Amino acid sequence: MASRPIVFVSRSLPPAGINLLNTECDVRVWPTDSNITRQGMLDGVRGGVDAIVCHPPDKVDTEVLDLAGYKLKVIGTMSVGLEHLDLPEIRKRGIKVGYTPNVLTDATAEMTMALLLATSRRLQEGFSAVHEGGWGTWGGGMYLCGKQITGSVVGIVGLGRIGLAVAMRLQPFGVSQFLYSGNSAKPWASDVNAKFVKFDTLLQQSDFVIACCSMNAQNKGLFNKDAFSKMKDSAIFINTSRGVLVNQEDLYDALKSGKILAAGLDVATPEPLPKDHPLKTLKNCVITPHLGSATTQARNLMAELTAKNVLAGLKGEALPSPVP
Ligand SMILES: O=C(O)[C@H](O)CO
Repeated sequence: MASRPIVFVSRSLPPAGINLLNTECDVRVWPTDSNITRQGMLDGVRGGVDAIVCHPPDKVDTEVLDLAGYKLKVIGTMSVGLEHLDLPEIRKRGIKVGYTPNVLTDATAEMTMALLLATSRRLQEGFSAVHEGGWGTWGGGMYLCGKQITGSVVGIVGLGRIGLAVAMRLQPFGVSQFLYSGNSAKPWASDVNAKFVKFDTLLQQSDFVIACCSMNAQNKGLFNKDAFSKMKDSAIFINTSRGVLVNQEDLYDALKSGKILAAGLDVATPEPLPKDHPLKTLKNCVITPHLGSATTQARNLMAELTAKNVLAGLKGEALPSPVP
């Protein structure tokens, strides 16, 4: 009987994925839910594997590929982000790569909405007033007053799948205008009547600035002192994309000094953010632990699609969701 292919999985995988892989493969899984160590990654593939399942930030680079050996046919990342993969090197070796766009769009858009509402309606301050004391009253009519979405200008940096899904969810709130910036105008912008503008114009005119773009070599630290200085003092900044888009020292200064009103971050650098990180001391900064795709539905769909990508790659078939 031919031996079953070996798959190394660099973090615990939801049941929909692991069960599927187990039907046809011998699966080795990094045993904890914490980020895999570099040594864990190297040891996991050492001796040769037929497939790797991973997730950012688990790096798959030359060293990992060399240890995985000539049998490696396919890499399935359970993410839409690809920054952990050395794609040119992987391609050079003829290894197929699958990823999981689309299935996490709704979940990530919902998370963006959650942060938008949590920051605009000051929920963090409200929760702590309820639980830790200080539950105020009417307070001259202005106790814990927030900022309304209705009538606002919303700027979306990166009107891709997730950006569009956010705009569609915001439309019924009565947003007065959507602006977006990016590399090029998008035909689907007309679905939400969004106007393509320069990044600076978006910063200057938006009441809410939402980062939905994927990370690339050009946009590291895009949201820096210069960018925050162009925003309205009443602006709220939301990031559900990647922490590296933001210069966190500059964001801290902008929030602390009142240069912008508030921020909602689902991503940070590093993750997890250290216990004593200055951003955690700010009541106008709501931080969640990278929960964008964290719904049971999305995670199971991501795991299942990843497993299907891997199984197809092992059989030499076209992947259901190949990296373009
Ligand atoms: O890249 C992604 O898919 C998300 O960040 C998943 O967690």
